[in-house]
Amino acid sequence: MVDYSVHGQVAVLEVNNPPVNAFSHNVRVGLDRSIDKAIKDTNVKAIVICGKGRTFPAGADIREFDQPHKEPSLTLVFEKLEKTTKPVVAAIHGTCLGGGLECALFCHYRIAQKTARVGFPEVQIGILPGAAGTQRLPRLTGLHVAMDMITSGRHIFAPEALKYGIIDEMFTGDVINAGIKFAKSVMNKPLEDRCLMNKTVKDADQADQIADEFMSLVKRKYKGFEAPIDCVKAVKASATLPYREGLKMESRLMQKLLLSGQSAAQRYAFFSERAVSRWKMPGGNFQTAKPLPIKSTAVIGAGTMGTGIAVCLLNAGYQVYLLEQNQKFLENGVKTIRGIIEGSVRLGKTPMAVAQKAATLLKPTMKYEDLADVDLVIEAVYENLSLKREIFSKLDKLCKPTTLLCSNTSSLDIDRIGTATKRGDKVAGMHFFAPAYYMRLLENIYSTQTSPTTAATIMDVGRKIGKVSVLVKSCQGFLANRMRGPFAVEAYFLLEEGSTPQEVDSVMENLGMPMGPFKTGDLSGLDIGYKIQTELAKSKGVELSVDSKFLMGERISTLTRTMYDNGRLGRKTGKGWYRYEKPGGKLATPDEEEILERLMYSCINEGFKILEEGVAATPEDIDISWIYGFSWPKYLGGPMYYANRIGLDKIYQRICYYHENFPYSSHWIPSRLLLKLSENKVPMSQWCSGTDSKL
Ligand SMILES: CCCCCCC/C=C/C(=O)SCCNC(=O)CCNC(=O)[C@H](O)C(C)(C)COP(=O)(O)OP(=O)(O)OC[C@H]1O[C@@H](n2cnc3c(N)ncnc32)[C@H](O)[C@@H]1OP(=O)(O)O
Repeated sequence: MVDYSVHGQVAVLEVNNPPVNAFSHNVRVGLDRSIDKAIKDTNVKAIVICGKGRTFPAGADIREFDQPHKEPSLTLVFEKLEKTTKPVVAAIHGTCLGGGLECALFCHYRIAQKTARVGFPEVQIGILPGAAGTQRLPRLTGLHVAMDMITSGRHIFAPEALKYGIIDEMFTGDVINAGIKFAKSVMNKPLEDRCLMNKTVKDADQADQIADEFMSLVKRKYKGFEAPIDCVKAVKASATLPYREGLKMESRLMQKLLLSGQSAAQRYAFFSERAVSRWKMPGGNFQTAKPLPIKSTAVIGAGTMGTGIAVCLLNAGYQVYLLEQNQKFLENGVKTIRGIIEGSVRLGKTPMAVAQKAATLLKPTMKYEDLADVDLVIEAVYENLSLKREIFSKLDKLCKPTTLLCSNTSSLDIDRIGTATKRGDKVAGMHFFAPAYYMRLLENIYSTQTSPTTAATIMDVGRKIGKVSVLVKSCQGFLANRMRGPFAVEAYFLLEEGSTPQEVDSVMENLGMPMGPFKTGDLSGLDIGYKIQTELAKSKGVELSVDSKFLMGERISTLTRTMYDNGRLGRKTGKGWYRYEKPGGKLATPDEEEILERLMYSCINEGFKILEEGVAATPEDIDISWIYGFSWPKYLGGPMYYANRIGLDKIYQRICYYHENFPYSSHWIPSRLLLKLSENKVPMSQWCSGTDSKL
């Protein structure tokens, strides 16, 4: 578990526990013995710790967290490193994470390969760096950097680690040689100043302010998660408590988190994310099927999904032909792609070099013939089976025989798409989630014809573009949307039964989901649900009407169609269940303007009809009835007065607009009196019984 060797006066302790050299119980025992041995050996004047194979230890062995703890603990072993009078050097390559980084922080020196990464990802499995990491990192970097790294769990590359003082030097080439060389150079130097426990936190005087800043950040960004909050508390303790007291605090919080249901669930998610890559399907699995090489790709359709998919492929270095049927759509698509990539560069998420390369890899086109030689096509047009079949049949005829043809459909049967071609074995679904460049999931779908090689290839592409890919068999809605179906439908039924979108969304958001079903619907586009419903009906030979409440005996919601008919398609039209600041906007607010207009202008229209018919003699009669009958606020003067303040011409125009959109509601038929007054710009003084001074 730990290979021990002596090179001249330097002992090298090489952790050997593939695949990631995790600190399992056996490794802890092995390391403990090796440290004792090196300390006792009088010929040894310095010690190097490193990892064998691909990496420096990537942390404690997470699989052991569910088992009873066995001594020695990591902290107990690591403390021996700091206490020894022989300099200890951590020679880092690969990923030095969690307990691995804690080990390095107990060493007197740290050197790292330029490509190495360091970090404390514990927060992502619901715990904190519990082997003194929360107390030692701030003593090196200060509170701000430590808070950021520990609460986010992000990995940083060696150059950034060097900037923060986490490592002392970068090296290239062989790890052991570099470690030995460095160890020799520090062999006789004093060590007191190299022991972190003796140091103070440099920005300790700002502890309250920094902790408050991070506390509000993590509460907002990681709403519902316990670990980030405890990370802030523990890191703050490094500045406010003596070292040993800080350790006790860290240990208390760690024990609490370890026992919490959240950590167990997050650890389950960690292993599940890896388990899904071990896919299987009839006739093959991840071990037996080999992926085909993919270099060039094509995306058909430059809408929201198509452009998002293109961004994923471009960022991963694939050539992408982006095909649209008209020049304007194509230009808009290219603009969107550039915008997404530039935005990502600005946020520091995409390196400039990647963005520059992506620009050269994008090939916008309107000609199907340009796709003849690509290795993979992903079709992302709207959900219409006939259209998709037509496209696949065309692609089948013109693409080279080895090209894989995939659809980004979110629900249509892959078998029925595949039968439009003579290469059903090379047809599959690649269902991205909106926004495709951001959401991690990729649902890969095989039909009864899809070959394991095709499955292996799309799973491989998924991995290379940074997605978590799940392989599923084709069925109505596949996995995600099939399960999401009842969720979305029940949300609509709740509305029909009296709930509001905000109420429903907030219940799910309070549970921890970043968005409730209505905000999500607005993001994906409400036309999708409508088209799925229509396609489903069509496939069953049923014609749906505006007031259909059942499909094949199943309750359906009329709201799907209502939203579609009213052009409320979500963010892309600037309005859906919520109002957005502009088409494509992100800021969801209840559509107050429309609510107010529809409630008030319909009444005002009725008021003018009441005046027109002489039911009431004056607007004052109407306004007083509202003030005393319906508690209308006096400061608004009554609905007719309010109408006049807004302007009768505006009111009239909006009433005409709603009349056009809701022709079956007679209360929207515009009042003739209102038309006359607004056309002639008659001041209220002339159509009420009072005087100008009243106005
Ligand atoms: C009970 C008291 C304990 C006190 C502990 C004290 C404080 C210390 C805490 C910790 O150190 S917690 C662990 C912190 N480290 C991590 O969270 C790292 C997690 N791993 C990764 O991020 C990645 O695996 C990697 C290291 C970046 C490598 O990524 P890569 O994509 O190359 O490989 P993977 O497919 O992810 O992993 C390969 C294989 O290894 C398993 N594995 C990875 N890390 C661990 C680990 N820390 N413990 C156990 N197993 C680990 C991973 O699950 C894969 O195996 P399979 O699941 O595919 O069988």
